[in-house]
Amino acid sequence: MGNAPIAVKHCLNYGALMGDSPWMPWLLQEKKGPDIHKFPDFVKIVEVGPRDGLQNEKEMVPTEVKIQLIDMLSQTGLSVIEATSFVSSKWVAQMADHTEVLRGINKLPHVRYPVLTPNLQGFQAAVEAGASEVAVFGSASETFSKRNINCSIEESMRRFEQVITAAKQAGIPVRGYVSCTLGCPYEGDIQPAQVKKVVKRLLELGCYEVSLGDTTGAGTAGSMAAMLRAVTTEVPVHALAVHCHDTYGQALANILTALQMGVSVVDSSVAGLGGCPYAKGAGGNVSTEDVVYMLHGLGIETGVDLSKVIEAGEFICQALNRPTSSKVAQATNKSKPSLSRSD
Ligand SMILES: CC(C)(COP(=O)([O-])OP(=O)([O-])OC[C@H]1O[C@@H](n2cnc3c(N)ncnc32)[C@H](O)[C@@H]1OP(=O)([O-])[O-])[C@@H](O)C(=O)NCCC(=O)NCCSC(=O)C[C@@](C)(O)CC(=O)[O-]
Repeated sequence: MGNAPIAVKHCLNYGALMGDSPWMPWLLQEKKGPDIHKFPDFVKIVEVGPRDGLQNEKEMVPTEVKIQLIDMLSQTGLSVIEATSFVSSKWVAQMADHTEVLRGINKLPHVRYPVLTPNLQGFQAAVEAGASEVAVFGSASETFSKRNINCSIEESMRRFEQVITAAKQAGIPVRGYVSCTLGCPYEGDIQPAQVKKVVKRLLELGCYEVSLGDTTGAGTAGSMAAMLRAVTTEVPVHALAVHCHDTYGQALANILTALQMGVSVVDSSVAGLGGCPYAKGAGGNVSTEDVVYMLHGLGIETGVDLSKVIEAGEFICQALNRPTSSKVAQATNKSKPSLSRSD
């Protein structure tokens, strides 16, 4: 390849490297390694649109709209819909109507409606409002922890322990989140070993599952694989979920990577709504429509009716007066026959 231009050399090398190997170059380093699984038969989708999707909205979304959105999502076959969060309204004003939302929705028996609770105060308010599942949310980044929940990682663990102890007494399951698993808006790179440490703490405290947040959406298939490889050396993969923001358009690739490494729980947000108030510039979550489309295309069951999720997405986008971020919903709308006068 002596005189070949650099780009061609790169392609030739790449082709030679790929050979009979899997579809991602990073897997080549360990192509017979233990982290390559077959895709799961079933993936549980955790719909986070009504909470993560709406928390960042500048204009207050009317409580009735939030309730109708959740009621529509309840009809789609989703088994988990994160409804709201019991955080301080001084910090996140959009979630101030948490009690009205949780009391107003039509809770179906086969759907769970977890809510975020950063501390015991939030947990108690959530229980009073009828919550039967909660989630605590920590971070792998010290700075993000302080900006998001106003305390260090160590202090957050003490608060979560109080929540989890109270939840155990009340028979309420607790999910955990770890933010900044693939980078922090303030600190930049986060070491996979640090992510592992926080995930382990949450599981030891009693969370039944930990969702790994790519808060900035800057992760890639490569960084997702490296992080998961580190975490799963000490944590069972069935206790993990992935929560990908799509800021850099990498979310589906990152999810596919996680699935191939044995993860079978994926968080997503209808219409791709979302962002975190304490991660400026972060894009929305990966859209539920796009995740469901990809999973069904792989022959993976979700129990979710894609067309009904698209309808719920249309509803909320109309209410917010903005186009959907879901590629699948966009494509579906384009392919609808137009109802012009000549039709
Ligand atoms: C955690 C706190 C409350 C600490 O906030 P603080 O100010 O440090 O709390 P404090 O204990 O010092 O109390 C100060 C005041 O807050 C009140 N307070 C105390 N706790 C509560 C509560 N639970 N609900 C309502 N009020 C509360 C408390 O009563 C008191 O009221 P005052 O006497 O001044 O009137 C605050 O920092 C907060 O609410 N942060 C929430 C931030 C947030 O919601 N961020 C977005 C969610 S995380 C996320 O989106 C990431 C994720 C999960 O999606 C994954 C990913 O993508 O990475």
